[in-house]
Amino acid sequence: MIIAIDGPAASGKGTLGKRLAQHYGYRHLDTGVIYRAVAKMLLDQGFELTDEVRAVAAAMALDPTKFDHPELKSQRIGDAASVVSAFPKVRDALVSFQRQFAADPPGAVLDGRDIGTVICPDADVKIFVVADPQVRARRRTLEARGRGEEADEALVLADIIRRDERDRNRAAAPLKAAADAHILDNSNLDIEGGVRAAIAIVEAVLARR
Ligand SMILES: Nc1ncnc2c1ncn2[C@@H]1O[C@H](COP(=O)(O)OP(=O)(O)OP(=O)(O)O)[C@@H](O)[C@H]1O
Ligand SMILES: Nc1ccn([C@@H]2O[C@H](COP(=O)(O)O)[C@@H](O)[C@H]2O)c(=O)n1
Repeated sequence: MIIAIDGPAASGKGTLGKRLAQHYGYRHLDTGVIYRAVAKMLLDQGFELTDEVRAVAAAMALDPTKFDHPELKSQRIGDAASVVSAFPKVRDALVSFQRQFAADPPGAVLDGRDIGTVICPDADVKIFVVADPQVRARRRTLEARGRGEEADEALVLADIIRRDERDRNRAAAPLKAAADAHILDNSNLDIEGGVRAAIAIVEAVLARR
């Protein structure tokens, strides 16, 4: 079984993806990390984020053993990722890695922006997670402060809005809900409530089979 989770920045996709994977005994891939890793590679090598040729080369040299680098979580790298992810050739270079991950048994949960629309259009269950931008900014700010980082909530909100706009308006695989996705608004839910709502969606889909 493949569960596809998409949604805007900091909507809780990764948290939900991890919990659903634990619940069903599946593997989980946070695909945002892939684009973050490509952006970090480019910046580390001193290249411009607008250098498409270097960005494609970085995507082709992707090293999944580096996906847990703490710097990948930073706002700077998240913003950079949304620049390089707009290049269609960068996205093309990353498709087979994601599809292979999705296909391996026993099942997989992938979260990102284009999982239900492009990477796994035949996913068994598609969930599009949303939350009010202010709520997302608040959560992300608390998360950063919890790591001991300084975070200005207004700047975090501006970053989220800028990134969502870029992701929604790019030509290649823009952020959008698949026609057959279930919308889950977790603005007024805590993590446990969001997980329960998502499991209810998955179970309802399975029961209809
Ligand atoms: N329902 C919820 N209630 C409260 N906090 C939540 C909820 N869901 C997620 N969070 C918190 O919000 C923050 C963002 O969640 P998460 O990292 O899962 O979002 P994301 O959509 O994967 O982000 P990104 O777009 O950066 O990949 C985290 O601190 C997480 O613990
Ligand atoms: N399937 C995806 C996943 C991510 N992106 C881009 O990467 C940026 C960072 O993603 P996070 O989920 O870690 O916030 C994001 O803003 C997108 O530009 C993508 O294009 N497709």
